[in-house]
Amino acid sequence: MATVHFGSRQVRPDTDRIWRKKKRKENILMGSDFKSIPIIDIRPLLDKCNDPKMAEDPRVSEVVKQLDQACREIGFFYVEGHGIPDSLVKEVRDVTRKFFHLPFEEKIKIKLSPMTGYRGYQRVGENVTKGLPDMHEAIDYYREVEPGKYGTLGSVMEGSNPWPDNPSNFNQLMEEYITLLTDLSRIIMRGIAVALGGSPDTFEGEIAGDPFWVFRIIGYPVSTDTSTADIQDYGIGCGAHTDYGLLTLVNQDDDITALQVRNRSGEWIWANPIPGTFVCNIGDMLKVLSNGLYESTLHRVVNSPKYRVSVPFFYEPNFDTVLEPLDFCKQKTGGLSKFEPVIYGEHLVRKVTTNFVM
Ligand SMILES: N=C(N)NCCCC[C@H](N)C(=O)O
Ligand SMILES: O=C(O)CCC(=O)C(=O)O
Ligand SMILES: [Fe+2]
Repeated sequence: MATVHFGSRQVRPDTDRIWRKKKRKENILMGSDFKSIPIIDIRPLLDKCNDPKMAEDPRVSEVVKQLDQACREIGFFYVEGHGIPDSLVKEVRDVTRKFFHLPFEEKIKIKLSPMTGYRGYQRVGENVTKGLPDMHEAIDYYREVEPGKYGTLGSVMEGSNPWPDNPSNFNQLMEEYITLLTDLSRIIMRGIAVALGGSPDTFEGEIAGDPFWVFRIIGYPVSTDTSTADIQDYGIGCGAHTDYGLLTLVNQDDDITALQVRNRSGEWIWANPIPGTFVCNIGDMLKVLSNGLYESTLHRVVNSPKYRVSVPFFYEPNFDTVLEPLDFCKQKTGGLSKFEPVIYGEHLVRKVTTNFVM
């Protein structure tokens, strides 16, 4: 087998071939044969985000054009000029590393269980993707759901977030971060709304005016065998999956290459860390709303010889709204709905209740 150099933009030749064959057979065409992921400077969008005429601004329309192309062809892009201080972004990773360094008895104090609405700590191998255990430990947080808020639809997700006492600033730091990323996501979604041809507030009100969110704090252990440079030996930190909601913003360690994105030919393209940026990707609900114009792209994480932390924030629609392809998106895609209506909360509960072996 050909050697693959870790950290480069190359692909795994074996899986690559299998995927291509499978996709030819199924005749599924998704995304494009992208080889890299673009960086989009969203500063103009931040500057004009609350201006109802933002779409007419030439600097904003340049950003919108880039968002449209990235979302149609890749489903992934990096954002820079996002306004979140680098020091905060880094501190979130530092505090995460500190938590995962604690003894197991300390971490298990905030154990995830159905009692907490699936919030809390999960050990390596407890999360499963397509039937295989993922080689990561994590803490899952969700927007809190008070008892009865969404009736039976939301009962599985009822619960409050278990914050650890140690590191002592963990809770306050993460809540501040969640607040800022919720706001940033709303702004990027305004750009995406215009990119799709809608008005900036398309994803507010009924669709995501009261957005749900998911926050994962992840640690990927050092893989056992680091004697060869072949990525086959490093194990899968998170199996191939798509994200569930509207938009994901990933804060990843800036010195480890681990996240991979699948292109149309089935090649795995590295999303190398780029300091000062978030990796953004489209979730399943935006695929439905856009009637498939934008793809929720498959991605996975490969482990490495170094312990890696990554902290994705998932910006989601309202928990209980019925979502279906938007009319103006249907018009751009042949007029017919390609997806049945879905309730985001049902999609999430289906995932959450099958994601764990405990
Ligand atoms: N909230 C999100 N998107 N979480 C992504 C986790 C992906 C792995 C999970 N076991 C799965 O199979 O979906
Ligand atoms: O670890 C990463 O960089 C991404 C993790 C991921 O894709 C997820 O949790 O959904
Ligand atoms: Fe993901």
